[in-house]
Amino acid sequence: MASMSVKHAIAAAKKLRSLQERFNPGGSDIYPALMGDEAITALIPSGNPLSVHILMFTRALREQGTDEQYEKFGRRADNNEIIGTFAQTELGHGTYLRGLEARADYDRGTEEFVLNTPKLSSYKWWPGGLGQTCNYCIFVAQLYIDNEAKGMAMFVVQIRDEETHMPLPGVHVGEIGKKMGLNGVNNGFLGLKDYRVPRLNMLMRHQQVLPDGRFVKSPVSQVSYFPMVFVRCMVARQNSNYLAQAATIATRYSVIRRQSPIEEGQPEPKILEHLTQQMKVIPEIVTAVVYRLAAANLQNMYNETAEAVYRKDFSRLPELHALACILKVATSYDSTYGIERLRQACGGHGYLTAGNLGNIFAMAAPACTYEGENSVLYLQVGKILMKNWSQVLAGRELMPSMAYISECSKMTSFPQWTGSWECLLKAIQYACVGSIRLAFQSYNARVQSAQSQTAAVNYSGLELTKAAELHGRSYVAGNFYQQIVNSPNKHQRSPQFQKVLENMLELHLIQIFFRHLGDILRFIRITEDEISALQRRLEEVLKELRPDAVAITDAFDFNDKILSSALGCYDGNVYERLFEAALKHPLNRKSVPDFFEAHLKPFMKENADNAKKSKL
Ligand SMILES: CCCCCCCCCCCCCCCCC/C=C/C(=O)SCCNC(=O)CCNC(=O)[C@H](O)C(C)(C)COP(=O)(O)OP(=O)(O)OC[C@H]1O[C@@H](n2cnc3c(N)ncnc32)[C@H](O)[C@@H]1OP(=O)(O)O
Ligand SMILES: Cc1cc2nc3c(=O)[nH]c(=O)nc-3n(C[C@H](O)[C@H](O)[C@H](O)COP(=O)(O)OP(=O)(O)OC[C@H]3O[C@@H](n4cnc5c(N)ncnc54)[C@H](O)[C@@H]3O)c2cc1C
Repeated sequence: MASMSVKHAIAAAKKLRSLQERFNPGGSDIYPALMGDEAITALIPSGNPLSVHILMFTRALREQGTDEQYEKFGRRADNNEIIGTFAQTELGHGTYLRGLEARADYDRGTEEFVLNTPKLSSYKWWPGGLGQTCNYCIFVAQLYIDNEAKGMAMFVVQIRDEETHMPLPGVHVGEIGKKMGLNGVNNGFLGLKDYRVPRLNMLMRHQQVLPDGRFVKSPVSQVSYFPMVFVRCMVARQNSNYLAQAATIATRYSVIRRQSPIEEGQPEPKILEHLTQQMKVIPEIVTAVVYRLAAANLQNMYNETAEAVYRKDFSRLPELHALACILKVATSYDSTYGIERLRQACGGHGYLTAGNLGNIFAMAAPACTYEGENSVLYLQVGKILMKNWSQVLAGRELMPSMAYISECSKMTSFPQWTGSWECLLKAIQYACVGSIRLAFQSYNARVQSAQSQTAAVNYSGLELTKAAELHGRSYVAGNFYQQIVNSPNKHQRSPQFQKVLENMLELHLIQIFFRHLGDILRFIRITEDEISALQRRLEEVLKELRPDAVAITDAFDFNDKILSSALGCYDGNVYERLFEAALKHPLNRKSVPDFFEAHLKPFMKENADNAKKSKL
């Protein structure tokens, strides 16, 4: 599996390289175009052992290294002459970066760094491709000068000989073992013992160690987190793709499979005629569209911020960090939930490997963990919301993506309920701001009672998480509303297409409303009649979108090779493909399985003999 994955990954990397040379060498907006061509995902269903090389190793060299360091290492990495990974997480630490144990001690006598993973828990553990594929890595370590800690730093470290691929002296490297998916990625471990690298192997665009050992601190320490921000942006796009693939499979199967008459005496309908099946499938189609649009927005913001950071303008980093966190969390949580819901919507056949829904789930699910575990990133956003609420109380302006918080904070009560899209969107935003206000009261009370900020964050964690989740909902729903209702290219859409988009907006807003009804009712008075009216609208819009479900998922444009699913094949020959897949199973090569003579027959015979004896 690993070698097949590497073979396909090399083909994908060659394609990426040619795209980059054609479009924008080294630019960041190449990836969505690449991922628009889902061959990457389909060709490598067990995961891409080069994705961290491409997404993090090459970018860290470009964004964290000096121009000279890029010339020495980055160009070769971009050209795939060397293959690297991003080795930050350790066996003992992943979230708490200040707790990382790997260390880099500066030796001014030789102008080198001595790299060590002092304990087993200090071993790098998880980096993609580290086990077998990579011969280099970005090694993230605590920098020490004269045994004084200076914070985290990144080092270019060669771990294998470029000719023989043998691990170099002082390097202990290997594969960490089987995972629930992505088993073609060879996530690895790495231990270093007194491993020396030249001073110029420390990436020094933002912070430097001078030959005499003087340390020049980064103007903004958070810029060292930038490689993670990029992948969080990519995860938002990638996981919306996974959900779109699963939605395509489940939709196509739901218009092939017939089961259970709706009216007595009537023929069995397509299962998508059942309202409850529509409620399982159609909202996931819409969620995939909603997140694909939000991820595209985020990607544009990343590109703008990356250019600004290159000009040493760090002003947009906090907003990008907040949005990258919230979208990475929301997309990975909702896509993972949605893919499982779609699997269940396909009955028993959804559980077959031939349906591919399990593998899509296994590809999507780890995104809730890597690049910052979701609950931790929610707390990150919760902290940022607390800072911004302090700004609101001080009458200061907020970052654009949080402007609605200022607006809602000025409302003494929620306006008359109308049930319009604007009303539904404002209700979600208003509930978010209400949650932020309550979280701030708890958090601030703790800080005022002399609790540290870290402790106050922990003890207010449930309210901070709720506020962060509702902020994510507000941002995503607001973005979708703008794209459908106020988009500058709205007039270029046919009336029919605009109507489909508006139906998707209606469904998304009502679905989010019902998902957070409890949170909303905490701050807004809504009558039973008003809620029942929304229930009717939900049923109505599902019915309206039913005829468009196949067309919308066809528009995702995944071919059969990408979907790799007997349930989602374009020609609809599900049963033939399921049976074809079944007959290919190794157990069907012989009529009598080997285990019959070896195990089953003796077992049954022994039981029969015992039964006879007991009768005597
Ligand atoms: C061949 C072709 C292939 C092409 C690709 C095609 C397919 C594309 C697929 C795309 C997706 C798939 C990718 C799969 C690969 C997965 C690779 C995975 C890699 C990893 O997992 S790398 C390791 C990730 N680890 C983490 O994310 C660690 C999480 N922890 C943290 O981020 C931090 O420890 C922390 C933030 C949780 C806590 O930090 P700390 O306690 O030290 O301090 P504070 O919380 O107080 O933060 C200090 C201030 O810094 C700000 N901050 C924090 N983070 C950032 C950031 N990232 N950017 C900017 N600012 C940041 C805080 O807000 C604080 O600010 P303040 O003003 O001081 O309050
Ligand atoms: C498929 C995959 C690929 C990966 N690829 C890479 C890679 O290429 N490079 C790399 O460096 N790493 C990689 N990682 C590692 C990944 O970044 C870490 O797993 C992630 O950062 C979480 O760290 P951890 O696993 O040590 O969990 P921990 O940090 O130990 O957290 C465990 C749990 O504790 C809780 N928790 C932790 N901190 C807090 C907190 N502050 N507040 C509240 N609760 C908390 C959360 O519930 C969390 O889930 C990968 C992981 C996976 C699964």
